[in-house]
Amino acid sequence: MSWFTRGRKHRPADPAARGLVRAHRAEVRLDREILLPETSFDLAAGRTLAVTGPNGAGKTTLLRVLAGLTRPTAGQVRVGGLAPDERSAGFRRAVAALIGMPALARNLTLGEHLRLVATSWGDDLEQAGRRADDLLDALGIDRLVNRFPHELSSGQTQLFTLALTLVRPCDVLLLDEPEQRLDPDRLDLVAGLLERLAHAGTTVVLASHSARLVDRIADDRLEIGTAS
Ligand SMILES: Nc1ncnc2c1ncn2[C@@H]1O[C@H](COP(=O)(O)OP(=O)(O)OP(=O)(O)O)[C@@H](O)[C@H]1O
Repeated sequence: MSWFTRGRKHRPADPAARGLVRAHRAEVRLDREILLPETSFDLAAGRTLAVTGPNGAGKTTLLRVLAGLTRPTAGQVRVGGLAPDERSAGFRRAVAALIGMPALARNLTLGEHLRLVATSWGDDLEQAGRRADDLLDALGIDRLVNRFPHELSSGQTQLFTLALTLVRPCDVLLLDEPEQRLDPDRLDLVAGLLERLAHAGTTVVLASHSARLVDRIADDRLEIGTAS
């Protein structure tokens, strides 16, 4: 069993099970501004959906809606049958998201951040330490375990925030442009990790401008319309 499934239950991929993540005519408007044009999709458990489209098309807004950070002003969204709601413990348990920069503590090292999050989701200290080490290793930043967040390059920060998102269990993973600031080798490491998560049953929705990443990992694609 590999690091990301060890000791955790994951929903097995079932191509016949439709609709773990669904949007039906979901839209976000703010006054006259359209942040997300009307969008519908139906993503089965264990599949990876790549959301593409030009700058300003609404990709981040769609992820924010799925994460419960923004309410759709029209239409309906369901994740595991639940309306996205950050205040719901069941929803928080099901969904992990990396949308923008997460809050980081200046006085905690990378290893301490990862162990803190892993233990907060049920690992004991030994499991949390192993999981943190394995993740940092898989992302090629294991030698940075004792650094502080402000001592990282921008690409290293991107890898670390991915690790921080992946160190907790989830059924659904939402990622906004995980390729940002990564060189081709590190992008391949991230693609490999996401493939392994998908094979273990995690459902992934990612917004991306990287054809390399999308071609490698996407089962399904959703193109959001042209920016206004
Ligand atoms: N808080 C806000 N108030 C008003 N308009 C907003 C707000 N946030 C986003 N928008 C607008 O909503 C639209 C969609 O933005 P969004 O960030 O979802 O696009 P995106 O597809 O993720 O773009 P990019 O590829 O540049 O990251 C854009 O036109 C943006 O200017």
